[in-house]
Amino acid sequence: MNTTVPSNSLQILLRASKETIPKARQHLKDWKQIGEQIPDEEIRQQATWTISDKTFHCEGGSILGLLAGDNQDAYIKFMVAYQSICDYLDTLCDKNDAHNQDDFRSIHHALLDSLTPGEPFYDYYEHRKPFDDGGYLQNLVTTCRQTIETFPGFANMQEDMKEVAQFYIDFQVYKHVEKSLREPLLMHYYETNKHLAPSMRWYEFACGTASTLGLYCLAAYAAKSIRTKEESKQIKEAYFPWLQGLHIMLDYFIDQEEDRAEDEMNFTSYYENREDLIQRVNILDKEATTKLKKLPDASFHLLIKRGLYAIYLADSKVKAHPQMQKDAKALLKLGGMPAKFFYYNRWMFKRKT
Ligand SMILES: CC(C)=CCC/C(C)=C/CC/C(C)=C/CC/C(C)=C/CC/C(C)=C/CC/C(C)=C/COP(=O)(O)OP(=O)(O)O
Repeated sequence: MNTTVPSNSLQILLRASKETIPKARQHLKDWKQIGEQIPDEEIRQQATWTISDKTFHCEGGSILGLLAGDNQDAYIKFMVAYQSICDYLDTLCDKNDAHNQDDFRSIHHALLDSLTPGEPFYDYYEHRKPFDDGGYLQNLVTTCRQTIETFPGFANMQEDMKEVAQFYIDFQVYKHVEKSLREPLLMHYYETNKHLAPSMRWYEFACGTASTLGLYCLAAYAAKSIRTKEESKQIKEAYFPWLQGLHIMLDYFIDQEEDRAEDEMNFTSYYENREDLIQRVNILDKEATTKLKKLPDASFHLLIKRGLYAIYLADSKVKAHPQMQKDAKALLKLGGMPAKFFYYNRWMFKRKT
């Protein structure tokens, strides 16, 4: 296996298409088969639908496996299981009308369990009427634990991984509560964490907590070799919250029309106007760039950032709206030539383009 970290777009494209994406798809296929055995019909449908609908998350996350040296396979196994937990739980939250914060917190405890091998399993469904998932969620958690505990760098990176996981969990809880509480909770969330990024806006910080990219970058480096706590902190702070903020703002950018029609919260709607949006995304980009440049394998990380523009802005929802198309063109410029290169070669992703 080629264990060098690619430093140009063509290498990333070739190795993602030949190495990492096929591996991620195979794991997803296996999890779908396991999901099909879930006894409870509604949960079975939600789990299997999620795997098919969110394939892109694992395909994209697998590309970070190019940082994992000869431990790429174990990284991808961990990442697919972890992302499948995130996506499955997001579906459970979306489909739940009770908006019970305690329930959202309990089910998401699975993410913390995934990062703490050896601890007893939490009772994830404690706030739900009893149902049988056939051990599906615990099975995903166990796979995460069994892989991550073998990573040489895990011991020194575990605390940072748990910290970014906790930020993601808090976001999921606040984002799915009763509508009238979402804004105040997310604003307060920013106020209590403002010291981490004083020049961010509250809705940009919310996006900064909602991505799993930082965790995957930490996991990939942990898979490769022993790391110091200082290295771990530097990696975490390069991805969280700025690059992650850019990532999820792009995700919300493409969903804006759909969310408007369905009266769903969309973080792009808080910008004053289109110019403000483009200017602020530029700032998120610049802050992320400054931090990514200081990392080992800087050119790889910068290409991941550029790839995000390409993959999100290629979504078919963008083409359907002339104004969005115009804004997307302006945003794609921020990704430069590599973003355009990825954009025209995006066919290998299972995204609706
Ligand atoms: C190979 C080629 C052609 C190009 C490579 C280019 C490249 C380098 C691309 C980068 C790919 C990459 C790293 C993608 C990231 C994938 C990833 C990890 C996605 C997960 C993102 C995530 C956690 C999304 C969830 C966002 C979230 C919390 C939404 C909130 O949900 P909600 O508001 O309920 O909305 P939904 O209805 O959407 O659930």
